[in-house]
Amino acid sequence: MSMPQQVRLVEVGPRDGLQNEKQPISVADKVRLVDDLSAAGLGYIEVGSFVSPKWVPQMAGSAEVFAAIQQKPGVTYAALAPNLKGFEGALEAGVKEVAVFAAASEGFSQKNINCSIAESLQRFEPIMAAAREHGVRVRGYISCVLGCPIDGDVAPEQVAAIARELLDSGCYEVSLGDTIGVGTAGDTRRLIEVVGRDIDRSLLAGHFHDTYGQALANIHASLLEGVAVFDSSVAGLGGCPYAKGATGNVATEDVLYLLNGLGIETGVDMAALVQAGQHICNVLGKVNGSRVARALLAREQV
Ligand SMILES: CC(C)(COP(=O)([O-])OP(=O)([O-])OC[C@H]1O[C@@H](n2cnc3c(N)ncnc32)[C@H](O)[C@@H]1OP(=O)([O-])[O-])[C@@H](O)C(=O)NCCC(=O)NCCSC(=O)C[C@@](C)(O)CC(=O)[O-]
Repeated sequence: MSMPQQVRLVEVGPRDGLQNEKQPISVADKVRLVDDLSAAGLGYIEVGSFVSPKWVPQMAGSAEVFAAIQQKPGVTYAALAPNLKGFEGALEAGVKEVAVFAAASEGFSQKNINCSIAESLQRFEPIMAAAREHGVRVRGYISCVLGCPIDGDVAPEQVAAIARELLDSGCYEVSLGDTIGVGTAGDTRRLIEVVGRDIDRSLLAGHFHDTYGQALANIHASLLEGVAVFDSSVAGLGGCPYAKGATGNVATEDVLYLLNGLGIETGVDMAALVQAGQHICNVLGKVNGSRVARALLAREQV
């Protein structure tokens, strides 16, 4: 398997990152972040979620964010939709791409979306039908592919079966989420090998949280297995409300540094990306979670 020459980065900071922040974040600050990220050259930005505000209060203003961002041609601005109500909200806000999200473990499925895995897949069916009718593309997520904070170990065969169902139902791509960041490079290669038996690897994406500091190693392992799409979060924003101590996604700046070093094309400008991440960290009063950003800022190289 040869390494991909090009990688698509899916920026999830405004959604996966900010959804976990406790303090209120204004619509203006969210809009600034999204616009900074598109200006840095990211071609895919997950802007928000159309989920229950009781479950995830931070995403409540997603329609307002969509209305205010400057949509650049060629950039995909996506949102999460857990059910038909969420899809309709997204459609009303003019969203052209949504993501549905399932879990590989029953425990996480119940905690995150209050239903079993089978029920969640049924719940997505009307979304897929409505999406087809309205020309909206749908991406699929699977959480806990390398371990669950509630159920523990997860079998790769279980992940493969759910990925197959999501693709068969009409998702164009499935993002494999190591929600609690427990996976190692060895686990990651085994997972892709099993999922990839029946599914073309060009239909898979990697979504690695960095809780155990393994995310970059797991991305490298995925690249070696031919995966060419990775989700990441600027400044490493994020966490997981259902997993104590879980940190955010791997930082986009760190992934970009890895890919630049491998000579892999992304179209993203490092200096502009670092500035975008540092600005939102200043707004949140947080230490920047990207080691690359911290190093470059300390050396005044951006
Ligand atoms: C799925 C539900 C709605 C089920 O939640 P439920 O309580 O079972 O839903 P329900 O259908 O019984 O409705 C309850 C209330 O929610 C409302 N409601 C119902 N749906 C919506 C909607 N779409 N938008 C707005 N409101 C909604 C509905 O109208 C009702 O309002 P009430 O009558 O009580 O006033 C809930 O569990 C939920 O919203 N969960 C979202 C959880 C979430 O967003 N998690 C984070 C994203 S996933 C993630 O981060 C993982 C990922 C993707 O990054 C990959 C990885 O790292 O693993």
